[in-house]
Amino acid sequence: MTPLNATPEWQSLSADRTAIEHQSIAGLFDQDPDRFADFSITLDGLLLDYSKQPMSRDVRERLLALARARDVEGQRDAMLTGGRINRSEDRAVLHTALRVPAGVPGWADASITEDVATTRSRMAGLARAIRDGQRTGATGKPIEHVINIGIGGSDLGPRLVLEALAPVADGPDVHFVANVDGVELQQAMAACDPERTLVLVVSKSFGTVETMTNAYEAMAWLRRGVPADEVLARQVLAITANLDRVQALGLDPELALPMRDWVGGRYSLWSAVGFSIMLGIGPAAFEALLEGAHGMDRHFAEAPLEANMPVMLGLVSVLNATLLERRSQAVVPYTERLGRLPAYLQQLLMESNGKSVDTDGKAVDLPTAAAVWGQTGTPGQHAFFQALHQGTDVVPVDFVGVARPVADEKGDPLELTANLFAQGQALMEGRADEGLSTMQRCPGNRPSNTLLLRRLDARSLGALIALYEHRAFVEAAIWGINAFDQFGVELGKGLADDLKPIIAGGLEPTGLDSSTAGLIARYHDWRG
Ligand SMILES: O=P(O)(O)OC[C@H]1O[C@H](O)[C@H](O)[C@@H](O)[C@@H]1O
Repeated sequence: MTPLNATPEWQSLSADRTAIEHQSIAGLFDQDPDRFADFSITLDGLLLDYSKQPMSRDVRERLLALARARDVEGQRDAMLTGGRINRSEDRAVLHTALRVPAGVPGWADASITEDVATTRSRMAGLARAIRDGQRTGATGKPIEHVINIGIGGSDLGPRLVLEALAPVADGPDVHFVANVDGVELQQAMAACDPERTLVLVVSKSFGTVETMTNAYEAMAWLRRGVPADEVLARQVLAITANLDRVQALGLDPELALPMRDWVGGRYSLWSAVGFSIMLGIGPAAFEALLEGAHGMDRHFAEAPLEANMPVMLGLVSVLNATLLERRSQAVVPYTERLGRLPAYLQQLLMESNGKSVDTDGKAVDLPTAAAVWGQTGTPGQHAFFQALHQGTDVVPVDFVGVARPVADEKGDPLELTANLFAQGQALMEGRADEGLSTMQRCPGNRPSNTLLLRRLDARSLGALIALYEHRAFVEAAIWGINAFDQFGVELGKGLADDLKPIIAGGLEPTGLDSSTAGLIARYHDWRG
């Protein structure tokens, strides 16, 4: 693949970098009263307004030319039709196949569609039986609690969705346990009656140490609390792509819900990994989540580039992160229901695209994924917005707002929405009135996108998440990197394994740097 900065399309943008950086965004609105209409895209109940970006029509044309030169469409089609685009692991990338509605032909081949349908109907059958009390715990009591043990992609997606849709959750309550520090697990066990609890052990690899450690602990708790031999078979469900390891945990692989190797962990909430979602909100609402995502997939596959929401969101990101070298981006959802979105997007965007070599293994000479961070508005306004308005770094913001909540909720939508819209306006316009001191002035000309959902329901949430998945894809296609591996994560895991015997005290700390050795010594000292 040609390095990005060797392409004429990139060089043309790069030559105008300073002009683009200093382009007055407000000035673009003055020149074009219809800018909002031209620089926004609506799909069903989801609106992307990217008009508050330093992007004239000409710059947009040049970014679209870049997308064509990088063959974003060809790369997209290769993904959708099951090409082995994850080259470093020689795998297809088919999370989109997981959300093709039953009976609708997908892009992938028939055996995959059939496999997806089989697992989905097994999940739905089991979820219904549990939700209506026919499938009980080992002592005949109905399942009222679920403990979902998983981490990273086996945790964040289901957690995000169930927090967002909590007002319509009518199934067993779901507790999420990710960290190995024991805190979440203790809290979950304290809140649940073991005889009425189903434990989900969710791990694509079934080898992740945090998940396995917590699973052993939860299984011991079940054995202690449930006087029945069948307890593990009835009340622990493995969800994994590695059925061979299920037996090693003492569980029956026949009962497990399968995942496939063509689903990346951070793209897996649509698979059996989303079983906790199905238990919480029911199979019909889970289906609506998939439908919303599928609608976005179709749009991504079919809409012309200039009207294609994920493509434009990806191009905005490349403009900010790579051309203008804005190395962080904030995500600010204006509802507590989406409070998990920044954490979810940290994994999706940073684990996918935090790479510095291309698909040929050569160094990428331009910056790739920016750091993603954020928290909900309005609380974030009272924390970090000062730096957004007056700090030395320009941090592009994605505002996410909701016109109607997931269910009738109290609160003050007028106050919330006024703040949401005012922040984007303030970042763009700044403040330099006569008589203000330099300390009081805000430079303005700071970019933001606004994503507005008509309603926070399963369908639009599915579309929103799929939109960001495809944004990651578009960025990676332009940068020329593989968004679907994550070898960097392995390094720390390996070193942790090496340190364990030293910290446990059996092995001499030879050959360690003085910081690591010093930390271990102080830890021993303070732990007593
Ligand atoms: O689902 P698992 O195999 O347990 O993996 C859980 C998570 O851990 C890994 O370290 C990866 O970086 C993530 O992509 C993955 O989602």
